[in-house]
Amino acid sequence: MTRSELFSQIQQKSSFLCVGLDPDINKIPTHLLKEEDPIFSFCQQIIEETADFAVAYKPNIAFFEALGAKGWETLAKVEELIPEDIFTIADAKRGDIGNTSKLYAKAFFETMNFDSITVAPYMGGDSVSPFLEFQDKWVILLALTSNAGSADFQLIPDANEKPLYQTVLEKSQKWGSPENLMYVVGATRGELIGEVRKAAPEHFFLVPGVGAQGGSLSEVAKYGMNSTCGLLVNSSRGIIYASAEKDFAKAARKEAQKLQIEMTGLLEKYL
Ligand SMILES: O=c1ccn([C@@H]2O[C@H](COP(=O)(O)O)[C@@H](O)[C@H]2O)c(=O)[nH]1
Repeated sequence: MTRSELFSQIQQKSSFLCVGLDPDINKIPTHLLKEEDPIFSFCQQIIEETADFAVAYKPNIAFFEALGAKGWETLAKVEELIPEDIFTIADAKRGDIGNTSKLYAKAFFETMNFDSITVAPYMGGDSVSPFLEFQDKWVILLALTSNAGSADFQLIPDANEKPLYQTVLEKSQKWGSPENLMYVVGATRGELIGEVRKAAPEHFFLVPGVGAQGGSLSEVAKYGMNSTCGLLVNSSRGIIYASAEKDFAKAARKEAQKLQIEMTGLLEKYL
């Protein structure tokens, strides 16, 4: 999916919501456990009920690979189920020496057909570029993450006397363009999102951390929105675990709709 197609989805749905699929076998409603593939049934019902409000889905690979070979099969089925016009993100946080990165990219872009993958920048340009060589696919590079530990490295000034995340933003813009490179920027980072926006005015940001991690959607929009929205705001647990009962999918729909309504207001205010 191209950047303009993504923006057009955002305009059509009046939403920049990414629904995070983090299906934990110990947290899904117990009535699903008797199904042949409980995790698939869970994701299927969540997708059916939230697709009206979502412009992206982000399966977190850990929740699938923890289940072994069956989990990988489930992930492939879930990816195929996501409607064609909705952007897909493999939240895999990969990155390795070039020939290995190439096969990670093949796994998620060819063997499966994800639109994008999250990548860690720590190993540098040659670990990221194999992902960027795939046509019509996206790298979503970790820049300023939502967890407390992001302060351990990302906020520390480096030899350029800038916080490391700023150097990541600066250097990586030479590797890709706003047409194939996005950044992960945590919603928990408040006005620092404005600093990231200054450093990367045109790129889309994938923003996790609203909902369960307490980040503010209105702050994210205030500091992060650009002229093509430039934001995909993710909520996982806040949506998919809104209820642990048989009504879980309807409850997820309600939470997704709440966020979409708030997003409509923010798009009207800032776009
Ligand atoms: O900085 C980051 C990068 C990735 N994540 C992932 O996003 C979701 C957030 O889940 P919530 O339940 O909405 O908190 C999850 O898959 C994380 O692994 C992140 O939180 N922060």
